[in-house]
Amino acid sequence: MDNFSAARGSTRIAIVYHSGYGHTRRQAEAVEAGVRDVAGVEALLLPVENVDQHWDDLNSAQAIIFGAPTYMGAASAPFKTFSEATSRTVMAKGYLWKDKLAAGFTNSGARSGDKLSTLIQFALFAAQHGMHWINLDLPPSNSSSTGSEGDLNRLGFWLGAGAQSNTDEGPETAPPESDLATARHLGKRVANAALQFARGRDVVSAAA
Ligand SMILES: Cc1cc2nc3c(=O)[nH]c(=O)nc-3n(C[C@H](O)[C@H](O)[C@H](O)COP(=O)(O)O)c2cc1C
Repeated sequence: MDNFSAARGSTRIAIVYHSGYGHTRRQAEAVEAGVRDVAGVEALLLPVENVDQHWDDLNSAQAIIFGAPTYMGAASAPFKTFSEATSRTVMAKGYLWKDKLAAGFTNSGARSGDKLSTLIQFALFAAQHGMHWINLDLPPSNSSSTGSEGDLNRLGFWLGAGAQSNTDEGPETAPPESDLATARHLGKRVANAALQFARGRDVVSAAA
C-alpha cells in the first residue's frame, strides 16, 4: 500500500525503514506481513527515501515501527537523516507523535554486529517523541544444546527484532527464515498492542 486509505476508523501502522542492499527490506516486508495478520489494522511500508510525501500518513498512524541496517555500529545514515528531519517536521509542530506506539528492527552482517546499539537508538528516538516502546516479547533462543539457527529470536534480543544476513548472500536468501519469522512476530505484536490502545482510548474518552 502506498498510502493509508482515506477512510478513518482502522488502526494504522507505518513501517519506516532504510535498506542499502535489500536485506533489511526483506525484514521490513516480514514485519508488514505480521501486521497484516491482524484483522482491523492497515499497514504502510515506507522507505525513508519516500518519507517527504508521507508525513501526514505518519502523523495519522497509531504506531510507527522503525527499521534500518546496522552500519558502523549504528542505524544507517539515511535513517539518521530521517530521524533528524522529525525534529523540524514532527516535534516543532507540537510533538505530533506523542503517545503513539513505537517498535524497531535491525539487520546486519555479524550475529551481534552491535545491533543492540541500533535498537537502543530507535528506543531513545521514540522516547524523545513521547512514544510508547513495544518490545519483542520472545524468549532468547539458540542458547542451549537443544537450540538451533532455526529458532525464533535465534539472535537473542529483547528490545526489538534482530536479523543477520551473511555478507556473501543477496537478499533473496538472507536474512534466513527464522529471522523473518521473528520480524513477523514483532509486526503482529505491535498490531495487537495498537488495537488494544486504540480501543482502550475510545473507552476512556467515552467515559470522560
Ligand atoms: C557501511 C557499512 C557498515 C557496516 N557496518 C556493520 C556493522 O557495524 N555490523 C555488522 O554486523 N555489519 C555491518 N555491515 C554489514 C551490513 O549490516 C549487512 O550487509 C546488512 O545485511 C546490510 O543490509 P541492507 O542490505 O539492508 O543494507 C555494514 C555494511 C556497510 C555497507
